[in-house]
Amino acid sequence: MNLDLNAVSRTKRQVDNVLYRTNEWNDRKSSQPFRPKCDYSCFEVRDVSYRPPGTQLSLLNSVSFSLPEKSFGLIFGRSGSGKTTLLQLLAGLNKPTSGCICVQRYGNDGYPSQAPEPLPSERVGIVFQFPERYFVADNVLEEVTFGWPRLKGDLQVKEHLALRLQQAINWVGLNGISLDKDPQSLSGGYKRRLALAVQLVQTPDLLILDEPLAGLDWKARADVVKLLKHLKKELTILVVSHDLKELAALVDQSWVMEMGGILKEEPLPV
Ligand SMILES: Nc1ncnc2c1ncn2[C@@H]1O[C@H](COP(=O)(O)OP(=O)(O)OP(=O)(O)O)[C@@H](O)[C@H]1O
Repeated sequence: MNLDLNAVSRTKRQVDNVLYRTNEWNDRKSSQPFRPKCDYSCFEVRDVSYRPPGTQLSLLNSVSFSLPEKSFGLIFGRSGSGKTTLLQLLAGLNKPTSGCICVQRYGNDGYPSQAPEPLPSERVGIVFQFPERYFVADNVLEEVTFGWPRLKGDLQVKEHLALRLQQAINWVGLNGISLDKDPQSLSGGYKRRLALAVQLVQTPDLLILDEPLAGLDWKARADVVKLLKHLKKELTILVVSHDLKELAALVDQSWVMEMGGILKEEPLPV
């Protein structure tokens, strides 16, 4: 039998995406909004290693880093070094074999002001590489609201959801586009905007993007960079990318992932 491995991997990511978006809503609706009034907090990965179940292969080895809220972090490195694997752990799609992923609050003095809390996956939004391949709906509105409960009655909840929808659409500049439009008929740049709106509508605290510029023409790339610059003012963003020059101006902190899943802090080589 001939197996199309690309198609298998595409299907797996599509299933991941659908499960993630459905679970995301279910988890999010039950979680308490957590907005600490503290000096600042950091998303922290502490000594994380990962070995896929049933294998002896370590894809990540003692990875540690800290990303302060409202900052922009970038991870670069060779293909196959483990960057996507790390993002999947941050989004809660897989669990670390050892180590932890948490949110740490710090006081004025720069020391932890309380015990770290595990990072709930519902506080993380992830935009996969080539997100447009995993769109599931026939129109923009359904794509953004996919996984939302089909409510009868409760007008207040409906109004709240409608407001969030409007905010997300405005945020990514999709307001000129008819919500009836087929997502697949949008231009490359607008498809990426839609993929971002799908995540922003859930108001994540940490937004993760895997190769946000891949496969776009120069105009769409410039468009997405501009959009990320705008989002950076409101959100903590972690990007995996090979497009270092185009993103350099946005980056506050960067790390290189070396083969074997070893992460080191390193300035961008641009
Ligand atoms: N479930 C798995 N079992 C075994 N090996 C895996 C599994 N998932 C990923 N790998 C391998 O782990 C390595 C790291 O993969 P990963 O996709 O994280 O790399 P990457 O740095 O994101 O690469 P790219 O830049 O090409 O996206 C690759 O060699 C990949 O084949």
